[in-house]
Amino acid sequence: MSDAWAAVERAPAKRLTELFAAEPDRLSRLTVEEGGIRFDFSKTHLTQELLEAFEALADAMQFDRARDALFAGEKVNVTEGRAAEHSAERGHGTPESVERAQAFHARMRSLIDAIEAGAFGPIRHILHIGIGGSALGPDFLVDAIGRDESRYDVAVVSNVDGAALEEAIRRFDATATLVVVASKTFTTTETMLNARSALAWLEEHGVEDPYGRVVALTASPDKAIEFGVDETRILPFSETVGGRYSLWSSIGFPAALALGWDAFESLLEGASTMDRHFRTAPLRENAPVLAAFADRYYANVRGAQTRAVFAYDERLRLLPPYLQQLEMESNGKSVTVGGQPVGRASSQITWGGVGTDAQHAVFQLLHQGTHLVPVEFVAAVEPEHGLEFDHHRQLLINCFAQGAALMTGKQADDPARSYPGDRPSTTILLDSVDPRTLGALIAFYEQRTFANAVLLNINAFDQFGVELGKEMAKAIDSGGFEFDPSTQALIERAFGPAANT
Ligand SMILES: O=P(O)(O)OC[C@H]1O[C@H](O)[C@H](O)[C@@H](O)[C@@H]1O
Repeated sequence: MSDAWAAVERAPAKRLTELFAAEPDRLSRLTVEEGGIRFDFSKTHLTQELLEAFEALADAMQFDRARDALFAGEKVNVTEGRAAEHSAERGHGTPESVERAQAFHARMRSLIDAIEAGAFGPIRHILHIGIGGSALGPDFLVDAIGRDESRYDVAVVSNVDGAALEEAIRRFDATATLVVVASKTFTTTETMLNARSALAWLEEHGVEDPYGRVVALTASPDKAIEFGVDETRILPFSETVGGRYSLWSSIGFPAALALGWDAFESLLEGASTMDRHFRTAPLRENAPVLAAFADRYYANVRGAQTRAVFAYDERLRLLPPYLQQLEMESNGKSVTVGGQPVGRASSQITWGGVGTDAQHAVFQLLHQGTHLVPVEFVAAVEPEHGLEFDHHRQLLINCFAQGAALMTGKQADDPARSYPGDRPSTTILLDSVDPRTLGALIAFYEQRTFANAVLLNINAFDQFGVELGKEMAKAIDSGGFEFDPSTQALIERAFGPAANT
């Protein structure tokens, strides 16, 4: 394995412009078209030698075996003794896991039909309460494709800060609101507190049976029943679907409700297309794998600590926060599957924003700063808005210009006006932002995250790193625990001297 990494590290480095000049077929070799998306990796430093070295590394890491294990429902999440079966939601998994996912989807669909038929009265507002994987996916989907066509006004509330819930309920009519409580575990403090406050709000505003207005999305139905939700309004999903991989399951309920069942099915079909591609395409023609090769090259050979994702489309503005959880919670680990130190950088820090806004704010550093930041541009050929003039053309022109400028650079006599160039970028160009294409895009990111984990030999499916903070919060909440002087002083300053004794 270390020999395979050594070969990756040894591969000669050339400037991007030299690579284009030397390889006439570079663009076609490093461009993948799949699921209505063009993935252009040609402006990365991937060369023939590097691809060969990475293929050898993938071999050494038993990539094929690991990928088969994922889809075969093996317990790839070793620390929790669980499979990772999010792909089964879109038809790729064991017959049992696919059947189970379909049964849960059917249940979801019947509840949507009932809501549409008026079983809950005239519902206009959906108050979706959840956090992390139980919020970021639904929020992203509804924001991306529910702009014009949403049949309900959806608010996603995650933060425990009461200001978040207050903002949503201020504009909602309680008598026309359905409260959706999304939590895989149904124990998450923020979500439970927000759910209780939402119930109190319904009651205060004349809803006679507030619990009758609650739908629960969870892998722990018993906990939802304990909370007071009727079994008929619980939409379960499998324990083997991880939180940050769960938008395909009943966690996608607000999106399916707002966009319609056909749209939700198209989303799953788009993801299925990408799964098939990931399972069958040769590694050097495989979009998630090529992306992972580039990720590992920049993180582990060139020392890039971050990667930046810019959505050149307002509809995709929630993509960067969605990816932050997917990538950093999955691969921000220090130990291998076997519990040994990883020995090299694991997940990059994912950050980003929206183009063109970001050009006028952070791109200075990308063009002339001292950090190497591989950039990813995500754009769509078709606009959604109906404005005249040149909006969409200008948007895309800017996106393409930035990639070219980062790569080419420009020399000037004045060093302050020089651009070193040779700065890598990937361009992901969608035909349009529709459910099917978005499904393929999100599945691409999931499988890329998994491919990175295999190359690093880490478990992408646990997240113990988030637990200690929760424990400490409980200790502060219950009192009687002596913290360090700094923390103790903050507690006393906020809650008074007796608060934590
Ligand atoms: O869905 P829940 O059980 O409420 O969990 C919500 C979120 O909180 C946890 O702390 C994890 O970091 C996330 O992976 C998870 O998505």
